[in-house]
Amino acid sequence: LGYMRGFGNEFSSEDPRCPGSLPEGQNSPQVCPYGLYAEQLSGSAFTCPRPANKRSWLYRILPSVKHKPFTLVPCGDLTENWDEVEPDPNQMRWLPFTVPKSTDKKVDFVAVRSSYHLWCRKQQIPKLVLSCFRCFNNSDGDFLIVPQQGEILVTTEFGKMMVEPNEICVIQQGMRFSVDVFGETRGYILEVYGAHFELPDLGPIGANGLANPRDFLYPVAWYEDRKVPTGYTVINKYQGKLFACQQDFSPFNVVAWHGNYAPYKYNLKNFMVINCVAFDHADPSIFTVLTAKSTKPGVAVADFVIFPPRWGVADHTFRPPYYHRNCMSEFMGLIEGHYEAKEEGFLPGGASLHSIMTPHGPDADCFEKNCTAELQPERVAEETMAFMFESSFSMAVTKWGLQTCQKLDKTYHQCWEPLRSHFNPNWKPSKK
Ligand SMILES: O=C(O)Cc1cc(O)ccc1O
Ligand SMILES: [Fe+2]
Repeated sequence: LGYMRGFGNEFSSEDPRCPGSLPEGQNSPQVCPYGLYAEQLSGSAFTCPRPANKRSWLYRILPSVKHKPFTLVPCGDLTENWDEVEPDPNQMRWLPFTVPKSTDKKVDFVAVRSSYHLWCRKQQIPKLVLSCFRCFNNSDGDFLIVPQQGEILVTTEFGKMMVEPNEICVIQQGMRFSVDVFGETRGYILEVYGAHFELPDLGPIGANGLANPRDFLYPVAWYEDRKVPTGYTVINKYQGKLFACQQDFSPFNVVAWHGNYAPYKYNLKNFMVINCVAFDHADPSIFTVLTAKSTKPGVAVADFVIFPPRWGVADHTFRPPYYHRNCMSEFMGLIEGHYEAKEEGFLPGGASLHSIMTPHGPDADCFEKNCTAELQPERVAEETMAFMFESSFSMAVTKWGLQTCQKLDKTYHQCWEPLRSHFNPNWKPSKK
């Protein structure tokens, strides 16, 4: 698959089968090349200042408006009712989520919460071939998708992207897409409302570093001129509920597009890691890949943060994460390997949630080891990729997350129980 590069660029793309399909010099010619329809997809208010203004023009075989009415469809475990269970400020950890057997009924999205979804899917089996004629769009917000096991082929109105574990992709509000899997597949989805992801500001870091803009890859135009007399289903998540409508053609009928509102992917291995090179533990904001800013300066609706392989070199320092309580919610997942603060129990495909002001930090084992460890330069998180969805919002966990999934690790709090007091009232500073 071909891609175009550069975060937030103004792209232009034509399916090579139709050279000249992008109108020149204007967006809405009286008649578009190849007899296409022009359709604008707005990702920001028309009047947003230029740096925040997002829209794309799609030149398609039929416009999206040609469809039968939307009707409400069952939402399964997806919920928009945040009061279905009592709030719970405990530290939470989930064992790896089960991938359904191919004999189980098909599962598309399994939600633990609107903002943090987990999905597990098995390869589509031939008898479900009808389900191939289904696509999804989210009218409520943007999805940041983190595959953990199995690659996914994401077909969108803008073209196709293959996304593997250790890559992420972002599908923004309103963009139609479908996902093909090739075996057991599992991952995490962060959904944000009212903001799009941006690269974080770099401040004194300078003009380069962290996730570099040129490493963000955008799909090239690809269309299918496919009639589907049996009906193509468009599923629309709208105000937290799922609605479906039928149309008799493929929605992936965009022959050419231009604009700065498009889905993209990013390989986490391209992240230019910054870390402490003298002493103390830097806050994990240094590992921010993407941020969805709130209107309060410096406060994110959600940050996507990774803990990539790197060198740990800090002198006279307790190197793992510090104990802390945070005014932000911290949801963590593990793509592969081991997380430094918890060698045991936090597993690839599992998750943890440390809610607003819920105390957390290294388990007892990690603490004991690291206060006596000889401090050599060492590789941290080799062959590991943990990540965090950090949000200024307080999270409600759904009934599915607390009960139905049966993955909540009731023993989690025990990892801190062996922590013992080392307090010595007669302690004297050692003579240098
Ligand atoms: O809680 C966690 O494991 C995430 C985290 C990591 C870190 O290095 C510092 C703070 C923090 O919240
Ligand atoms: Fe934390």
